[in-house]
Amino acid sequence: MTLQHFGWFLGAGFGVQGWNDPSYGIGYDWKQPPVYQDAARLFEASGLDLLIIEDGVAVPDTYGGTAEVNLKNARFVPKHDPLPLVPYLLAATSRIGIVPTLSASFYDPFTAARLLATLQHFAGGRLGFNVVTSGSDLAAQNYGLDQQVEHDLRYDRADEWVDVVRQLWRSWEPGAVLEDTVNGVFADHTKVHPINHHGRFFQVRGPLNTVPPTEEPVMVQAGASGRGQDFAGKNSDVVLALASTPERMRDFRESVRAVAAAHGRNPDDIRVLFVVNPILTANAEESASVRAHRAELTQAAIDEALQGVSYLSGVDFKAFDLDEPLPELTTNSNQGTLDNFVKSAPSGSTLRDILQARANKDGLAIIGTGDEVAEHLAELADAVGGDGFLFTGQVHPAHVHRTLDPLVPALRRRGLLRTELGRGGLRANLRDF
Ligand SMILES: Cc1cc2nc3c(=O)[nH]c(=O)nc-3n(C[C@H](O)[C@H](O)[C@H](O)COP(=O)(O)O)c2cc1C
Repeated sequence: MTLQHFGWFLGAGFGVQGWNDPSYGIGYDWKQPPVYQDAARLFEASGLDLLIIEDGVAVPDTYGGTAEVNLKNARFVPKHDPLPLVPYLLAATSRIGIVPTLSASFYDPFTAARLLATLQHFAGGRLGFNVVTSGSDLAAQNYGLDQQVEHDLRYDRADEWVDVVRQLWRSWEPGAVLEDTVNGVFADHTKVHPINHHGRFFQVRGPLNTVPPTEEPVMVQAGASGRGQDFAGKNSDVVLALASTPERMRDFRESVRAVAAAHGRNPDDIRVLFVVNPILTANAEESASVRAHRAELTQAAIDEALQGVSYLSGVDFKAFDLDEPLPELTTNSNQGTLDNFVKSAPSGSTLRDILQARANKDGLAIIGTGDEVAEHLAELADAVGGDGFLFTGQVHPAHVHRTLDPLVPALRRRGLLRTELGRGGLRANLRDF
């Protein structure tokens, strides 16, 4: 059995964690760092390579044209900015990679390069950054636009954004900093260069006004459409993905690796990590009852599913009759997310068919005892022949313990999960195997 890389994708972002789960008890405040620090310590002790913190910059009101379902159930909102959390997580840990999300559409590249350079110095090489292009018009309207820039153009812009960020990180040559106290020379000015970037989208003079870190932060990305995969394959160290079958996982990974090779990269430098949702139970009886509960298409379950896909795709799914075939849909928002949803059932299916197919298949859920979930992951790893997985879920300690306490030893017994993280930083850990 080959070792896999594991991480945790915090899909609720720096936001509400299990606010109405009765088993959570009291005493944890999602608005403060300790809940995330506790989780990060546990992830590190468990041998997870990285913790990725999702982000989004709007209060969704796509579903039915109102924010009611989102605010009532705390879905995608409220959410703090993930970047100020990073130093707290770094201070609480010493080996795990910390990966905040930031938007190439709304951060200008100089600000991003400087912020990430600063944080990477704090991180000692453990920083990553999840680059998103923020598909939502609602987000764009918070930044002075009437609507979001066209899908592929967003990625063209993001390509240039990444290029500028990296140029700025390279604007100080190695050896530029002398700190020569004898001759009174801090830095050799001949080794610090303006980048004078005049591109299609950005004009940036440079150089960066701080010392770039020796190890550039690890770039993470989750583009799923053709253009998104091209961006990810060209630029990313880690690609995040959702896929519902081993075949789709294998195909996606092959496709991203082929793009990377076409851009002259070594595909083995990329790690493609698939999101899975382990739901740990005590025995077969509990698993059966969890499955039965999840397969029920209650109004609450319908709202839950549709508010999510409505926001992420920018298409109001409340506008469709549940029992009519769904029309052809396209979006300027997250095309890949919309395609994934619609293709959950054969073409011509009704919305109810799609929801039922997803509920029956349980989406990304892997339900069972520690040994059963680990065995499932081992089979998946074999079938995909890939790099690893990201667990998703809230980071309330009750949930993290419930998930990892039985799962970690079961994964280790199968030789899937490392016993210790190295101290060389996130990129080094990702390249250990
Ligand atoms: C695992 C995963 C995590 C993602 N995290 C974020 C996020 O934090 N913020 C965000 O705006 N988009 C996020 N996305 C959306 C992607 O960046 C991307 O827009 C989406 O997968 C659709 O692909 P496309 O843009 O190529 O159509 C995520 C997607 C996936 C699959």
